[in-house]
Amino acid sequence: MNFQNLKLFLDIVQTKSFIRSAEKNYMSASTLSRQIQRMEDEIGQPLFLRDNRQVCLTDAGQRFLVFAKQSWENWQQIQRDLSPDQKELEGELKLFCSVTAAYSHLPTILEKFRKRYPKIEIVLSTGDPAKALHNVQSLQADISLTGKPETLPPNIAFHFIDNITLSLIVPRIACSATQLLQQSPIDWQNVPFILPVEGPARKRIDHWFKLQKIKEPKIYATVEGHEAIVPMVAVGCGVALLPDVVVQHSPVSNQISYFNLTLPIQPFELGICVQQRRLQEPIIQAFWALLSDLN
Ligand SMILES: CC(=O)[C@](C)(O)C(=O)O
Repeated sequence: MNFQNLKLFLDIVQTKSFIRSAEKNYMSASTLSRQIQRMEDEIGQPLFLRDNRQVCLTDAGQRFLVFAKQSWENWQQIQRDLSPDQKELEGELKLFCSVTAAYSHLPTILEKFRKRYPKIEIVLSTGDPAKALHNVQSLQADISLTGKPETLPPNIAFHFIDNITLSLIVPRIACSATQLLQQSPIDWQNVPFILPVEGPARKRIDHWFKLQKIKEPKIYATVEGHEAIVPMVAVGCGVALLPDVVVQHSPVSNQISYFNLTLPIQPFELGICVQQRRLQEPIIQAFWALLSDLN
């Protein structure tokens, strides 16, 4: 057993996918599978239950996970302690994300980073997540949290952190939108929608309109970012398809209802992006290395 194998095991647990872990480690899925097979042979028991769609830990895998996490952290710590050029990193890191991500996904990442690099100043700005990639490209941000676009620009490195599911939210109060949704069949063409201007969520919504055969949706308004859409739904302006995480963190989440969709809306991947060439810069490199330890 070597530390690199422990890391591969931890990556699979984190991404819940052999394919994604293989991509992340620049190897083929079959090579990764063989490495895990060898670990399982050494341990004498399977670590994962595999089927075509998902990867689950066995009981032995669960126990091994505790050991693997601890050993990997100890290994990282001793490497840092024994490193001859153990100068503490200093400087500034400009981060950009949505207001929601600043509540939901950023804190765990920043907590670890701050602990390890207390002298690096984090300069955080928040806004429309659709602008995240642009902000990294234009150097307004060093690093952004962003939904993965369908095609990632070749100069951008992307680290997956979570799958973002979306739901249809509707007002709780009686209004024209809720009336329309009570009819059967629903006349989707006339239901007023509040939409994000652009970005991965908007792409999923447009795709859903196509699947639902809504040629020209009735658009009440298009809005920058996602957060402001929730109160607009709450006061009865219309309905919206939004990332669940945005709704959960909204102060008016108790004033909206979820509406079950026959055709579900496709999730998108949330991750961290940075310009590939900037991964050589010490602070960015440190941030990136820490991401792969987040389990
Ligand atoms: C894209 C993104 O940052 C979120 C968390 O999904 C959002 O704010 O919508």
